[in-house]
Amino acid sequence: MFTYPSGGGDVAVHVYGSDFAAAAGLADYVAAAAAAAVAQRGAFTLALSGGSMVKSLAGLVGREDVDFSKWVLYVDERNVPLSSPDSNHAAAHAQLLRKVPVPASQVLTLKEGLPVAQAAVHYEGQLLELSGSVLPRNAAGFPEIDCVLLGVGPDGHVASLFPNRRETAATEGWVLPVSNSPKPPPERITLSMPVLNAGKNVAVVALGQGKAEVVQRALEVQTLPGALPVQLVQPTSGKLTWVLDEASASSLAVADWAAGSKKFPRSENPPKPSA
Ligand SMILES: O=C1O[C@H](COP(=O)(O)O)[C@@H](O)[C@H](O)[C@H]1O
Repeated sequence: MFTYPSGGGDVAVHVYGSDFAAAAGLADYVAAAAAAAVAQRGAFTLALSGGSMVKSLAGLVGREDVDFSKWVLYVDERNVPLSSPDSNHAAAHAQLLRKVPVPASQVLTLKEGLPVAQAAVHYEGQLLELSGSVLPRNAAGFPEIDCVLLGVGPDGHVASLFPNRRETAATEGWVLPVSNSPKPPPERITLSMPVLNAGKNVAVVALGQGKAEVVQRALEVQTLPGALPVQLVQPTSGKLTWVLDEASASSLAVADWAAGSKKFPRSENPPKPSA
């Protein structure tokens, strides 16, 4: 593990030797956040994005030290039927939810068939209903989700907050509608940046060579605000962690810092794969 400075404070960056090791590390990270939240409030709230990130959730399957019955989940959504191959909810279900005992009633689900603005209002309503002990709010009134797991697109988008878009700069609202998304499908609903940043444990998960360029730009290049939405992920009082593998970290200057050996400063105690 090493740290990078960022606008909002230091970022803890973990570089794992494989996607398998990264999934195990991510599972430990989520399990620790869940245990702390359940001990404190009897509930654990988790926000998931979609795309390739959900594959990294595999390490959670079969964890007997995790009380999945206390989980409440939100999924970054594309406004498509839940049966669509584009549905992030379907992907989360296939990779994790059908394999762990999270009660279906505790997975907030997009209401199918609504215009995107109404779908966002409906989804936000589900979050608002949980306000209180399950979902406390911060001083600014935003929900403090225990753990926010974000992928990042090659253009730097997180959740469905794309570069140089009004939604990305929004300072109000919990769940926002997105129309004309630059990446298909065009209609989505997304947690807002203030909600992502109200998270207690926020992780950006980027694995594989295809993410190397955006990882390098995000961590080492100063861009204009909004040009690379992932750079706006700066938790207000929570902790920010990046989960990388050697391929996605391969363009970082830190690769050279390791005495030119191209060896990465990995986690000192790499987590063991779960059974
Ligand atoms: O469309 C989306 O893409 C991003 C990144 O996906 P990836 O497949 O390039 O890793 C994802 O994080 C986001 O939640 C999703 O809606």
